[in-house]
Amino acid sequence: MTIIKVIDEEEIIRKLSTYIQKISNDAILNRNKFVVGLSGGSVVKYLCEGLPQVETDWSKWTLAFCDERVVPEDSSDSTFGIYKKDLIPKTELKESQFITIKQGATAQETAKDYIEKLRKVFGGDDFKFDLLLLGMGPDGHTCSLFPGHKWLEETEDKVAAITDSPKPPPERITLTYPVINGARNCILAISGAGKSERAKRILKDKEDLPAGRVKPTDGSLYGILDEEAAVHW
Ligand SMILES: O=C1O[C@H](COP(=O)(O)O)[C@@H](O)[C@H](O)[C@H]1O
Repeated sequence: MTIIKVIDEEEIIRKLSTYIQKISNDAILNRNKFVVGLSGGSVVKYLCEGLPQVETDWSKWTLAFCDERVVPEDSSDSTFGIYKKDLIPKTELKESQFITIKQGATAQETAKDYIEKLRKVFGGDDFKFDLLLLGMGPDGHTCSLFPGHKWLEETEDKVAAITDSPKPPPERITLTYPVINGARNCILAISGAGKSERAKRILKDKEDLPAGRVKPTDGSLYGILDEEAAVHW
């Protein structure tokens, strides 16, 4: 894992955008497309501010979600809803480039439908993302994979239906580790004093918490932390 320590959130945004530009342009050069997984939470802000500065061929991008809340698209809890409002108008991206979840369905139906959509994106069952942009919650969760949940051990299902998320809203879908760790690149972006203790326990002391299980088998892993999050190092 490559750890990059920066000063503050502004620098996280700049560093993240630099990596995204390089990784997207390499993917487009080598495979003529770029498939990225987006997260919710603080990552939304980083991307809505940073991506408009990225120089890339936006038409080659497909944007899916590392996790998504099973709520209507116009709910303030919908991750896609925020990207739709705060990112799409600032770039050349079209709504049709986002792989969004089915509306008005149960978490289980949503997960099944999302798997089908990803099959179409990847042309089969090997869901190999070029890049996953990940956050980490103060409890060490990443995507919607929470400490102690059975889905941490999942080896078959590629997308999990969560109905008891400890962080609201309770119903979500999330990629599982077989997909996360099959990605070509993963970036964990972590900021703020509230995450510093878990960040140290996971990234330095290697404690077994969800964000610490992000270990791409053949890919690269980067951790970008601001000074507050990295204060214990
Ligand atoms: O609920 C979620 O939380 C995590 C972490 O969010 P953050 O605001 O603490 O960065 C996020 O990565 C995930 O996508 C989201 O659904």
